[in-house]
Amino acid sequence: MKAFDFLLNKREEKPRSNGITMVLDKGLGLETAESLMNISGEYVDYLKFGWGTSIIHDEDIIKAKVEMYKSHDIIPYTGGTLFELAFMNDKLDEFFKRAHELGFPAIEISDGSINLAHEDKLDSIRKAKDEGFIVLSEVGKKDPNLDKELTLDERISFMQSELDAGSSLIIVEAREGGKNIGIFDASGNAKEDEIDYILDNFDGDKILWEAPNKDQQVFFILKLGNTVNLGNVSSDDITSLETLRQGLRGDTVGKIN
Ligand SMILES: O=C(O)[C@H](CS(=O)(=O)O)OP(=O)(O)O
Repeated sequence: MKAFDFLLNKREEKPRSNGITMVLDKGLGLETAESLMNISGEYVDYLKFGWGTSIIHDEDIIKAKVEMYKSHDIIPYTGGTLFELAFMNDKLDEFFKRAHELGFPAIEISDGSINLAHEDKLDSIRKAKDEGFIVLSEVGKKDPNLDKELTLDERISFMQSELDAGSSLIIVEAREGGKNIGIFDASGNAKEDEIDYILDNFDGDKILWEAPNKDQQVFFILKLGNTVNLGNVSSDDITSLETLRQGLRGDTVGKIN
């Protein structure tokens, strides 16, 4: 039983169709990650092994972490940069094979750091689906100057074609910092008019908004409700985000239906 169960504002249990929380693992040790999941794994839906971090760690530890996350009904997946590295090195088949061997049920397909023809990105999504993976794909560039070249209509059209190609969720890029990229300005404030435009033209339940900072998480919860899908949440902030979702922190107290 929870410590103050009579004050809980319970949310839909996993597997959730919305209200998804994606956490960024930047290379946690197995025991640390396990201890974290023991206390708050029920609030985590997806767990991203960030960028190329899992390349430099021992395969046995990665395997053990993947299994541990799965035992908490969390879907662990490989960061988009890892796919990009495999693609640019012409090692896609090896990448899929190894991801399977390590136990990953899902992978992210992105083109944030490399030049990838959109048709090749769509092909990669289809290929990953055919290989049996759940696919999340990310739209946006990591270099703010390149990212600014993408118009909103282009973004939306990419999002739709990636969904049609088989992505389960479309991630809106904001990196780990959440500033000067995509829907966030240089100070990390959300560009509400752009978000509204995206939501007018694309199914919000299929979007995973990267929102690494607390103010961004509060903004989305107050704007779209506690069933908004949020990602790149730091492993330190899992409990904070869930309390925001449940209206148990000052920013959202009395504001959650
Ligand atoms: O794209 C992302 O959100 C992450 C984190 S960062 O951009 O490298 O800060 O990268 P990913 O390759 O998807 O794990």
